[in-house]
Amino acid sequence: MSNADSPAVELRGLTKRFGASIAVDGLDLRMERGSVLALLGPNGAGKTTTTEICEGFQKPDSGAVRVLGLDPIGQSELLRPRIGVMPQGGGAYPGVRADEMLHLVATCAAHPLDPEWLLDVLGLTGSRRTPYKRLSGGQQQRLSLACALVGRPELVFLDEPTAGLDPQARRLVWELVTALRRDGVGVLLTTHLMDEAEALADRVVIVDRGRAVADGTAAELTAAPEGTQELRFRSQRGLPLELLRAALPERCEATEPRPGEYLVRGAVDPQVVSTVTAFCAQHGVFAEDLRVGQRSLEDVFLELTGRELRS
Ligand SMILES: Nc1ncnc2c1ncn2[C@@H]1O[C@H](COP(=O)(O)OP(=O)(O)OP(=O)(O)O)[C@@H](O)[C@H]1O
Repeated sequence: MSNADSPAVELRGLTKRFGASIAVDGLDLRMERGSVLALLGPNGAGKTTTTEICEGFQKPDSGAVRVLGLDPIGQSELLRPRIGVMPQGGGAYPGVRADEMLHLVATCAAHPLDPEWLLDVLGLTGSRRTPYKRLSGGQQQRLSLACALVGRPELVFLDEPTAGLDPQARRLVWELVTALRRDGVGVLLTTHLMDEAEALADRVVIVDRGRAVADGTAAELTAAPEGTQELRFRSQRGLPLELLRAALPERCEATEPRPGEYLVRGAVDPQVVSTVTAFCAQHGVFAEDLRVGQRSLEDVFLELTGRELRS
């Protein structure tokens, strides 16, 4: 396969262990060029390890890795100028000023973007002379993003790019990712935020215990199985669901997946909606946020990866 035709990222059977624990467990993944792919997964699922292997910062134990058709370790000199990396938590020499750092990174690129323009776009002009250690967490995060983009990469790796950002800065990063995609730049991002994955990604891969457990567009992942609908509502915890079940048609199942959150799944029709609201009225409570239709990405995520906190 020629370099120009190869996918942005292709992983086959990727495996990485740290001592006795397995961080990435035979992961297969393919990301097309110019697309935005979100890796979603609980803490410790192996997202950062996978990203770092793609960037050439970690060596896999086994499996095949190609990024823009290149081996990230064996051909790192060819690959590095073509990718942008925003690591989790940033990181820089503490005394370096924001503009110095960005100009320094720009000098390593053959055709960099104008660092001053990037500082402006990312709202950092006012802090340009501030030493890195005195920038706020959100400013450090935005500077780190600027450094990832200044070399005009074809593919950008963003590891939790909006973690710790305020809503305005988060919106700015979303707009930037959308603009990158429009310009044909591929973006592989890891995130814990379902709305971020839903808003930005062409494809979402849910990773759990080092394996891909779901892969598709957000719409595909949230689509209900053929012939079934879902009705969700919030109300007082611990309503007597056995009474609701008795009133519902046979092909509907009622559960309380989280305290105070109710789910009716099956052949949901207007009559079922009426049964649910009548049941709530009998118990003197409202059926709040009642909605019929698709599952949210968070529902799918929790169903696949479980509701228990990982140690
Ligand atoms: N350098 C390392 N040494 C030992 N164990 C590691 C190392 N890096 C990662 N791990 C372990 O590998 C597993 C996967 O970690 P990784 O950071 O890739 O997960 P993640 O999905 O990015 O998690 P988070 O969402 O918390 O950032 C975890 O169990 C972690 O403790």
